[in-house]
Amino acid sequence: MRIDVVTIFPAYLDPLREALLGRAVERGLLEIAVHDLRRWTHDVHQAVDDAPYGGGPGMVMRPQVWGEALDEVLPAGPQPARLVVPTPAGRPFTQTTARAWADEQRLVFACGRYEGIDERVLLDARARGIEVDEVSIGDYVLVGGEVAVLVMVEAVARLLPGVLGNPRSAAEDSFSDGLLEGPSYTRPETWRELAVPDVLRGGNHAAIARWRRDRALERTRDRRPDLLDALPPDALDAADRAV
Ligand SMILES: Nc1cc(-c2ccc3ccn(Cc4ccc(CN5CCCC5)cc4)c3c2)n[nH]1
Repeated sequence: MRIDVVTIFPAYLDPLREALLGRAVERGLLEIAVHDLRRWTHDVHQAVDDAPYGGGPGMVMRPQVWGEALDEVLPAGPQPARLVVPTPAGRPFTQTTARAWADEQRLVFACGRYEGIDERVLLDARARGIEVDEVSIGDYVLVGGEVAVLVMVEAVARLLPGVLGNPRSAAEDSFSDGLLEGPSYTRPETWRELAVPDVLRGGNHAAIARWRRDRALERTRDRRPDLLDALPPDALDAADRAV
């Protein structure tokens, strides 16, 4: 997978060169290119924003600069790419989105700043046959799209073959069975007078599986009842419903 990111703050994407993702790039499991949007300005001030038509707070990012940038970074043509535009007004980005994008050959992320990007940039991309996804990573307002791109690239990249040392981890993600994962423990058996639950130290794998599912159901009911409501009717068996 090749990932391109266009931004006026390229350094914001430096964390993608670190740790697990950095190693995955070094190993050629994915390619990440970050582009400074100001490369496509032609004025001495390298202006990328202007006042909003119709008034309102803040500034809007100019279509000309984004148009030239995306013409170069996201050529319409044989190799389809998906243009992802983070925005507070987007559709929710979820694990389902991450899994779907993990199958793409190319992802191009357009990081807005100010109050966002002139709508015509997205209209023009769609008119050129490019898939454009406007996505939100949560119901809170950031200052720009860069942090949202870090979140989404990490969520997608960890699903790519070979990126995670232990592929079972991605397969057993939270939400993979529709529930939140329960508590985890490691050595020592007792720490500050707090003991690891006995069942986890025994060898009864059926009992351990049952205990873990019970903790996951309890936690999901407590923190995310919406996830329980979204489960298919046959997802919970009698033992589950007794929790
Ligand atoms: N999940 C999530 C994603 C973001 C996000 C993503 C990209 C950008 C680019 C600029 N901003 C700042 C921003 C944008 C829109 C408004 C709302 N204004 C009200 C009137 C016109 C617009 C305020 C502030 C972003 C924010 N935030 N949260």
